[in-house]
Amino acid sequence: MSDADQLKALRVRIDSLDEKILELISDRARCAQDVARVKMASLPAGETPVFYRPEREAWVLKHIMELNKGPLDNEEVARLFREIMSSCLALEQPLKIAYLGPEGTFSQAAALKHFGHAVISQPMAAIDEVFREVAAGAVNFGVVPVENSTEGAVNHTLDSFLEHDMVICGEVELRIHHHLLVGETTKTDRITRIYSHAQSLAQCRKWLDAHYPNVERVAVSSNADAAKRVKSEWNSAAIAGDMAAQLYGLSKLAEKIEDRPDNSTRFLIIGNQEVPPTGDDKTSIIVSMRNKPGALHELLVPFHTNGIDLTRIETRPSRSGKWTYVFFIDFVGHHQDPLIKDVLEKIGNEAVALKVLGSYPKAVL
Ligand SMILES: C=C(O[C@@H]1C=C(C(=O)O)C=C[C@H]1O)C(=O)O
Repeated sequence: MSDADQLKALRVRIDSLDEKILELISDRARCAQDVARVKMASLPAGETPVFYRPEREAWVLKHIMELNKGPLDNEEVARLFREIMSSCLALEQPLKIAYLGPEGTFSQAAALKHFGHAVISQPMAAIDEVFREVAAGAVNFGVVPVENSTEGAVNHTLDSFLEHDMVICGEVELRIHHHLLVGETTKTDRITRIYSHAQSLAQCRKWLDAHYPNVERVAVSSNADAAKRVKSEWNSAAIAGDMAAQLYGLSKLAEKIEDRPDNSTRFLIIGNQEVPPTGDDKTSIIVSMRNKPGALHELLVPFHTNGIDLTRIETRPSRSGKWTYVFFIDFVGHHQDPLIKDVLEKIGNEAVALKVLGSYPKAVL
């Protein structure tokens, strides 16, 4: 067979496989519609059904990754199924998601990574607004950054948890790549100002010291805002990610300029919905202890003696008294697990206040 004939035969085969895939996806979508009908039917009058089930979605993605034999790698296959599930869920109910805007931020990228693209995503001007929008029921969920592997905690998010009653329903981790972006009219040899969010400027500090030591660094409210500004200024550049570059039509003067190649940010999904255990969960709590010597030790002992894996501990001023503090703690397990219940009870007995912010499936993607 000639090359042209081989190619033709392969394309015929791909067309026929696509037809089968389409048939299967449509079957799956009809199943999701049936699920919605069952959810509606089994509900007492007046109550709204819970369409989105993060614990089930985590299971589906893990199951697919276990079955996968290649040639596509696990992450790629999971990403495809993430989008299929997103479209199926949108048939049941399109989710409304608030994120820290404007459009083009890493928070939006995190929201789409977690929920897929078949959602209605709504940019908010500040982290606190994301919390308020979820609390008011104007959106189903919110996506907020909580920690960066280079720069540490996002304090605005931690403080917002002290002010709002919110359930953490999930987490998502995003590899953060920063680029130096310029517009069509930028004179690249005469840059006097570089705009970005303070976190991003900090994540690229060494690179900036080496390449633009004398250029003014201007912190603005988001990377997307930085990208927007350079469009109208011939002597400035922005540090932002791919989404912002595309959205504002900027080109990359330098790529992947973050100081640490593994630079990642962890985001939390906030909502009003308790998530049942999956067997591979994390829990986040806020605790305040009496202001006495050994208080932190006392708090940590029950975790240690029960062999519970702490993944993070953060301290913030409590806001209710000078020099009093609250601890934000993340650990492996679900608050309904008997062992975790026991530990929480022990801590609760010693603490001034203990609040479980939520138990949720560990990030799959
Ligand atoms: C279909 C369901 O509803 C939603 C859609 C899912 C899917 O497409 O697999 C999974 C969980 C839910 O978010 C379900 O609850 O099983």
